[in-house]
Amino acid sequence: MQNSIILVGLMGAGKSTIGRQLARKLNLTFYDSDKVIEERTGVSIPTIFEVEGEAGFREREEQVIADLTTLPNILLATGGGSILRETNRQRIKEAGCVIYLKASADQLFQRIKQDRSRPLMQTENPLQTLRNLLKAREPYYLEVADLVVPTGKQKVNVILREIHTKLKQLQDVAHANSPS
Ligand SMILES: Nc1ncnc2c1ncn2[C@@H]1O[C@H](COP(=O)(O)OP(=O)(O)OP(=O)(O)O)[C@@H](O)[C@H]1O
Ligand SMILES: O=C(O)C1=C[C@@H](O)[C@@H](O)[C@H](O)C1
Ligand SMILES: [Mg+2]
Repeated sequence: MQNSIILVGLMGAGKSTIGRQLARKLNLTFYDSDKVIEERTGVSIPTIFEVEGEAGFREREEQVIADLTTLPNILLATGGGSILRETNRQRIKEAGCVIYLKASADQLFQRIKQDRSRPLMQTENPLQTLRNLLKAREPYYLEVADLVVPTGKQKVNVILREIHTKLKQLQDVAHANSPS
């Protein structure tokens, strides 16, 4: 569905926080793929990782992304690793305007270091883990993105305004290029 907005980015980039508020502002229905996975299974993401491993989680994530990307007029906050699968990237790109919320590993670490709900961060050196994940995944975030918005330093309100302005500019360009 071409009229949806999809947020991608690493853990802590603000996909869930920004997504919920942006959806309200743009009158889109908000979905968070991580939350949908938890609702469908009835257990938390750490429990899914514990029982089924990351591979099991990724299978569930692919199914949820496939289902949600068929819905019209939604704002989808995706899980940080959803772009790892080519099928997900394809579906995400086809669903609408993709926004990469970008921040450095150090900025992300400051935000999520106290939170134990992210299984991939339960390592001896979570900052280094984040650096490695960012290096491995950024090419995919950039591959799918129509817009890149820095979120590491700005407050949520400022980020929301910036996204709004950039979306308007994209719309204006699309109108200017469409045959009248
Ligand atoms: N612009 C911001 N400035 C300061 N703190 C922020 C900002 N955006 C989000 N946060 C905080 O950072 C934490 C992570 O944000 P959030 O859960 O929205 O990230 P996420 O991208 O959805 O992560 P995940 O991929 O793990 O679901 C939250 O505690 C949130 O309040
Ligand atoms: O970056 C990741 O791979 C993940 C991010 C979270 O949104 C969850 O989807 C899960 O914790 C895995
Ligand atoms: Mg989230």
